[in-house]
Amino acid sequence: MRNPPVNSLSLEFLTELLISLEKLENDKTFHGIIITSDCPGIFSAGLDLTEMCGRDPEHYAEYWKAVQEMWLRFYLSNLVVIAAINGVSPAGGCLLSLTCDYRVLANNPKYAIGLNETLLGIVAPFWFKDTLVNTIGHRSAERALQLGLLFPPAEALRVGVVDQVVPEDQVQSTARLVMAQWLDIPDHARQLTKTLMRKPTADRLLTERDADIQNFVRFICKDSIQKSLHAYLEKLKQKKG
Ligand SMILES: CCCCCCC/C=C/C(=O)SCCNC(=O)CCNC(=O)[C@H](O)C(C)(C)COP(=O)(O)OP(=O)(O)OC[C@H]1O[C@@H](n2cnc3c(N)ncnc32)[C@H](O)[C@@H]1OP(=O)(O)O
Repeated sequence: MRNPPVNSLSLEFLTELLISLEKLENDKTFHGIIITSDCPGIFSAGLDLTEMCGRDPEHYAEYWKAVQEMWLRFYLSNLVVIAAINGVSPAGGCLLSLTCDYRVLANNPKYAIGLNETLLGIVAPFWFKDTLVNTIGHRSAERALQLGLLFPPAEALRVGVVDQVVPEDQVQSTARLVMAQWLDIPDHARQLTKTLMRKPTADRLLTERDADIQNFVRFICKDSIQKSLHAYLEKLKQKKG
């Protein structure tokens, strides 16, 4: 991913990601992809806050549809998808990595990962929650979501948000090694098993997709939510000095 400075998931960047995924899926010589970041120290800062602030309802609806599409397409991809997490990964950045089949995180205490939405005064939707529950179990997910926990590497491994923590200079090579193991499995059997495991979760969003968009638009248009997001963005900008 290369969307400097922080790989935020803007509408344009999400669209590019989806086009890239589609191209790779349509090219039958590809069987797996590794998602990693070209922005030093940052895997992805998550959803682009500027897409959710000070825009009109039509824009919010278009943006949320693209976020849903990203989740659905990566979560259900027939390819083996591995996240080589080489930086901090809050909220939507964590969600993207949770859609993958395997997560390798660089062992750097700054590289926290988690669904921290509550810290921004917003609520992770049910499909974010379901993805986390499927990964780390109900009790750990409940605690992580309510407290908006961002896990440093050792904690992320302990709770199961990531599958492996390795020295920073070994993230890419480890991801390639893991990819080789996954590609050794007969593809049709692996793909059908992935679908078996994930389809019920994806189906819930597919059946409630429009309602979920309307719910997002209603929520994000609230004055109190806009104020919280503006304040959060300002805090990020002022951090610099
Ligand atoms: C029913 C309703 C449901 C609603 C659900 C909504 C679900 C939301 C999911 C999300 O993903 S919300 C986004 C959550 N993300 C974060 O909380 C991360 C915020 N960013 C940071 O903590 C830091 O930027 C960083 C990633 C740790 C990097 O720190 P660093 O010091 O390296 O850079 P900064 O100076 O902070 O940032 C540079 C530049 O980028 C802007 N920026 C950062 N994050 C975002 C973002 N997510 N979206 C848009 N822009 C972002 C930041 O403001 C700086 O901008 P400038 O000052 O350079 O203009």
